[in-house]
Amino acid sequence: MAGIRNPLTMSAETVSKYLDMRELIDVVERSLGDLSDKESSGIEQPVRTFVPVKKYQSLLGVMPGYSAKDDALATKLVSVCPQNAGTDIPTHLATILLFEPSNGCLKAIMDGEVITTMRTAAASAAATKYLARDDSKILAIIGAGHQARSHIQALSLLYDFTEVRIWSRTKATATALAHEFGARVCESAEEAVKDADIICTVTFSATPVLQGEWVKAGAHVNAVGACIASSRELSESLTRDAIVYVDSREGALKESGDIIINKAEIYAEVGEVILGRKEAFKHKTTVFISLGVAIEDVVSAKLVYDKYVASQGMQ
Ligand SMILES: NC(=O)C1=CN([C@@H]2O[C@H](COP(=O)(O)OP(=O)(O)OC[C@H]3O[C@@H](n4cnc5c(N)ncnc54)[C@H](O)[C@@H]3O)[C@@H](O)[C@H]2O)C=CC1
Ligand SMILES: O=C(O)C1=NCCCC1
Repeated sequence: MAGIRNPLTMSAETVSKYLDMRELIDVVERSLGDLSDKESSGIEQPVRTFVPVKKYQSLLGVMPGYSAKDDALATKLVSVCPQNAGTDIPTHLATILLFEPSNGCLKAIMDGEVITTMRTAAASAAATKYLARDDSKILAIIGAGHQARSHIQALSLLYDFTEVRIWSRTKATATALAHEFGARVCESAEEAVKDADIICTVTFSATPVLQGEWVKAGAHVNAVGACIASSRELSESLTRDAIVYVDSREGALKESGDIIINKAEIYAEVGEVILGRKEAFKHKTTVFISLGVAIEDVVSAKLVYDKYVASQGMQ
């Protein structure tokens, strides 16, 4: 059997070949539903561990998970190094180890950067599909890094935007990204989100970049960038006045500054909405707080591996 003693090594280039954003949105959507129904899906996913490396203001994250439905077992190792910004090294570096659940053998060592970038946008797109108005026309992106790009790509598959706006604290990166998509660069975050239907915050900021007063009633916000308890991207007024959804309640109560510092009330996991167990409130102001969950990586890695093996005519 492939990979029992000799795991496949899959580079970012190889992984990219087998990832399609449309397919990923469906796969990640299903995994978020399964996560909210652990009893029948058999998902095992402890809250991840982050090791802080204070000397370099960086983190090493360990994210293991198992999906019984997919019979997929994997762990992601992810380095978060904000100080790499502006260098040739990305701020997020990740590797995914995929195991054969029946015997514990390592099947593949995969680049995890492409999967992280794409599956996070796929999760936001899945949440947006349920929580934003179907006639959404204006997309605003706060931040202009990897996640900004993948979020524009994913959401543009679902909506026919008449305008995409970008604001980032570094105008040059916002301008370069805007050029790729024919988007408009804004002078302030407030200008970018005015009357926007869908807003994504995808920054490293530790303090709010989005104020509730700027957000149109009925808009949907994907808050993606604040993934540790001491950071937040959203003002208290926004999390107080909007209906707040998360990917994992357990994770959010431990890791989300937007929940913990703002003392925000979680209405539901987005998976509960996907399963039809909680309401979507498409016409009210909604916020999806995405922290990133291991199961998104597990199912994405399995998808890539299975497609690769099939393409090679391997067992
Ligand atoms: N929820 C999830 O599943 C995931 C979340 N993330 C988080 O998303 C955020 C963006 O990640 P990437 O796009 O990969 O990073 P990146 O390094 O490619 O881009 C970061 C962006 O944030 C901006 N930024 C940095 N510090 C800022 C500050 N203090 N205030 C305002 N803007 C600031 C930068 O100018 C840049 O536009 C990070 O916080 C990252 O940890 C990343 C992966 C998964
Ligand atoms: O889910 C992930 O992957 C990450 N989330 C928060 C920041 C590090 C990567």
